[in-house]
Amino acid sequence: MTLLSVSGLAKSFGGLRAVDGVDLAISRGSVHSIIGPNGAGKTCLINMLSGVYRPDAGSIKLDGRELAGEPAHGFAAAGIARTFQNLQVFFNMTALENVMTGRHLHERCSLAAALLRTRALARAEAASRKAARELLRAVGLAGWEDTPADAMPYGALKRLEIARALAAEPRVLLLDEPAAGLNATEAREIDELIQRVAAAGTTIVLVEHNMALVMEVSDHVFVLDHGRKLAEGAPGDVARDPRVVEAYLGAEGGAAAQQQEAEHA
Ligand SMILES: Nc1ncnc2c1ncn2[C@@H]1O[C@H](COP(=O)(O)OP(=O)(O)OP(=O)(O)O)[C@@H](O)[C@H]1O
Repeated sequence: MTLLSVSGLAKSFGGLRAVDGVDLAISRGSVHSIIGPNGAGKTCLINMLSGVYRPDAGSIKLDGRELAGEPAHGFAAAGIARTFQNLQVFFNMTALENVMTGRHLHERCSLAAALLRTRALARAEAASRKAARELLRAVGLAGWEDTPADAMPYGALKRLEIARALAAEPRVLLLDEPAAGLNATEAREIDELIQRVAAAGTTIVLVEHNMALVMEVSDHVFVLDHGRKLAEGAPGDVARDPRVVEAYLGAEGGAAAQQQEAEHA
């Protein structure tokens, strides 16, 4: 059943049509990947799906509710969280504090309670701390709680960003190149993490250049080229599509994807 439904989505910058009439039907609990060459419009699309960019045209419905035109906090409140291609962690905070910032949507605390530092506030903070610890463990960062973010290696920061986004308890998690800059072992860890998050019921929209990762985790792959749909379907079908091989994967990438598929057959 479709959870996130997009139709006719478009965004231009000057004369450039970065996203040009995109339709998406993203099923509840699925991993829906968006791939395409550099400059295809993937990040622009994610920016519209998270309210960072306002679309020029089109509709973005989450469970039937129209979100297009709402600000980013409206998308967040509706249940769409995201990570960024360039890390957006707070480097002057610890890992735990970073994750706690992601929980603010779920914290109910009046200004009076905050000023008076009531017991209710203390309870809310303790609950938030506990949930953040559990999330750090879930993304493989147990033991890093009190480490300042600026002392963490890049691979750990990528997972920290995912933990912070998950702290908002989103219905849809948008991941913009979660494996960028990671080595093969770290990329496999992200692969397993994505599969665990999806298995727990969070719908995932993944933008990623690492084709091995995309082929492994995706239920559905959408190929964007020059802002438009080039192809979409099951990972194996997309990897075999000659238009995709030519525009994006290249002969080498197509062969790798097909080998991957054969190994999992
Ligand atoms: N804020 C902006 N102002 C002007 N042009 C933009 C803006 N954002 C994106 N673009 C342009 O829109 C096009 C699509 O960019 P986008 O970053 O979405 O591509 P992409 O598919 O994510 O590429 P990559 O894989 O390299 O990250 C590019 O030509 C880019 O220069």
